[in-house]
Formats: sequence, C-alpha cells, structure tokens
Amino acid sequence: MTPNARISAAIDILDHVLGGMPAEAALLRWSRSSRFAGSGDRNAVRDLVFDGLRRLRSRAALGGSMSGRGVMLGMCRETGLDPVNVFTGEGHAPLPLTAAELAAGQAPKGLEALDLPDEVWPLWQQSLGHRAEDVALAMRDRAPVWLRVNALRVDPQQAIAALQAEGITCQPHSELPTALMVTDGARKIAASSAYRDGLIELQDLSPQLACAALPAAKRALDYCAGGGGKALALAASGIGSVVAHDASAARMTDLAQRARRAGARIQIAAPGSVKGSFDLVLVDVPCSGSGTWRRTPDAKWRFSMPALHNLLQTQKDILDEVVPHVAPKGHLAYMTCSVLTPENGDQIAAFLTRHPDFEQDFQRSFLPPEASDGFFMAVLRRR
Ligand SMILES: C[S@@+](CC[C@H](N)C(=O)[O-])C[C@H]1O[C@@H](n2cnc3c(N)ncnc32)[C@H](O)[C@@H]1O
Repeated sequence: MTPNARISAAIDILDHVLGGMPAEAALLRWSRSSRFAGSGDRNAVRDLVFDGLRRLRSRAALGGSMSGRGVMLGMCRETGLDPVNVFTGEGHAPLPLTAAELAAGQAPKGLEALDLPDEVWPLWQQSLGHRAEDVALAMRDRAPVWLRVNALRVDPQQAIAALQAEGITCQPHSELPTALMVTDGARKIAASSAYRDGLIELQDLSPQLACAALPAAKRALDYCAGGGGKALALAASGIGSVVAHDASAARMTDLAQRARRAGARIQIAAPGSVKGSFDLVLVDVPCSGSGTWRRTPDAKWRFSMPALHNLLQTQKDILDEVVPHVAPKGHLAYMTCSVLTPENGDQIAAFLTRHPDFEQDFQRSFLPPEASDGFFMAVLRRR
C-alpha cells in the first residue's frame, strides 16, 4: 500500500470507530477485508488510527470536522504534510479535498487542545489538581512497551540477552530491574521465543511497581484475576500459593496456559467458589481505565458519568465481598488503572468507614509520563 492508501484505510476505520465500533473491532474488520495488506501496512494503519484517537479532538478541530477525513486532514496539518499531496484521489488515496474542507479547520482551544471529553474534565481536574493538564497532554502520546522478566525462569540479564538475540532491545528500570522498557523491536515480542517460552510477560511498568510493593504473603487470592497479569506477577514474586478467581470464567480462559508457559503454580477457582481466608487478597477492580487511555484511546471518548457510577458501585461491592476472605492481620490490596479520585482514594476512605476493623498501610498513585500508565494502589490491613 502507498502511504496515501494507508491514510484512506485509517479514514475508513476512524469513521467506524466514530460510529460506535470499538477500535480493535474496526481494525479487525478492515484487516479481514484487506487481504492484500502486508504486516508493514497493518502496523502503519494501526498507528495512524491510534495516534488519531489519542488526539481526536485536536485533530478534528484542525481538520475542520469530527470525521475520519477531518482527523486525517488535522494529522496532515499538525505534522506538516501538505494535504493536497495526500488527498489526491489517485490510486487508493483519499478523494481530493473540497473547497469547504480546505477552508475549514482552526487551532484547537481549551479541552480540544487537551484531547479530553468535556464530561470528564471537572472530575479530572479535581482528581489531578496541578497535574491535570500535563497528565492530559501525556495521554496524547504513545506509551512505551514494558516487559516483566519472569523470575521463575530467568534473571533480567538472561532475559535481556535472549531478547537481544531476537532483535528486541530493552533497558531495565532503575528501581525495578525485572521491569524492562522496550527500546526497539516491540512488534517482534509476540512471536519471539522469549515470550513463547515464558521468559517474559507483557505488563506495564505501573502494575509491576505496584505488585513489587505488595506485602510478603504465603497464601494469596487474586479475586479479579481476568487474564491473570497480576496473579502471574504474584506467583513469580515467590508467593507459594496463589488462587485466581474472577466473576467471569471466560475472562480466565487463557490463564492455565499462561501459567504453564511461565512455570507458575496458580490454582484457578470457579466464579463464586472461593473458600477460606488468605494473608493477601488482591482486588484489581473493573474501572474507568482512565490511566490507560494512551493504550486504549477509544475508551477515552466513551467515558460517561453514568458508566462511572455503575463502576463505583461494582468496586464497592467487590471490596465488601472479599472481606470474609482476608485473614486476621492479613492484607487487602486494592488496585485500579484509573486516575480519578472517586475510584481511588474516595473508595478506600468509604471502605475504611464501613469496615473499622481495617486500617490503611499505604496508598500510592502512579501518573504518566513519569510512570507509564496511570495507576492506583492502596494496601489495607485487618487489625
Ligand atoms: C481490571 S480487570 C482485571 C485484570 C487482571 N487482574 C490482570 O491483571 O490482567 C477486572 C476484572 O474484574 C472482574 N470482575 C468484575 N466484577 C467482579 C466481581 N464481582 N467479582 C470478581 N471479579 C469481578 C472482571 O471480569 C475483570 O476480569
């Protein structure tokens, strides 16, 4: 595909996303109907779409319309590409710009320039205070890729060497050497033998730092295990017995295979079947995902207050549900990938009021750009 044909494809995909389709589904739909596209084309189109979604409002303002064409025209204007050379109508390039399109567009203002939806701003500002603008601006850029070295298989130096042999270069984090930032070759990870053999896992820096800060335990329960990212990290940290549970069995479908690959011993509990108490209970609850909008930028534009209120109730219910599973003197760790206070500190303050037999050990927030994703953890202790 020519560069302009890739822009045409991105316009079509963005129009589907703007029509309500999740970005991954829109990309898959395009991919299936574009067998001619090679892997380089697919990667380039994906990048155009995701960059466009991270900067949707500002680029639509620059391009003069909230549409695939408007966003790609805005991209041309922002990056200094002459739109007349892109919108040529030749081959598979986008159709030439009309006089109205050429005349439209202006510099983004206010929340347009921050690329945030209006609905989130009051809460964003209350939650982030003086960091509100710079965190919003960080969300406009692509996030780095981080790997977790699986200490059950290798040490960081061995993992770095194995990855290097497959053309993937990494740099260890200064405080947590098992966290590796990929500096080159990120697209080769999924097919690499280092990944297939369980030497490394894909996991963002913030959850890695959060898991590393958890108190030591002999028996841990990951109550909202999903695909098992945290359960695998707990098992790799040397906790002898890890039980993974989720309200949805389907969310844990791949966990047994991932655990085998990683050499991790994880017991999978069917929904609602957890028995007994644990000295560490982790609840990585469903949340707005507002800390991860660099990776899932379409979710940013789906944010709504009614959806947030439903999530707040789910988070509260999960916290109350796990109380019987926290052993006396045991720890309850609460995590979200959100930067919004109602899902974080407020949720913990309300829990401590409802459950005076718990006290807080510590809270920690991670914010981009210095951390990778926005993330929150609170560790509570049963008296
Ligand atoms: C943020 S995701 C977990 C991600 C996972 N811990 C990881 O690291 O890959 C939240 C999970 O909570 C689960 N969940 C939602 N309601 C729940 C409930 N009442 N009890 C247990 N799990 C629940 C969802 O199915 C979802 O998999």
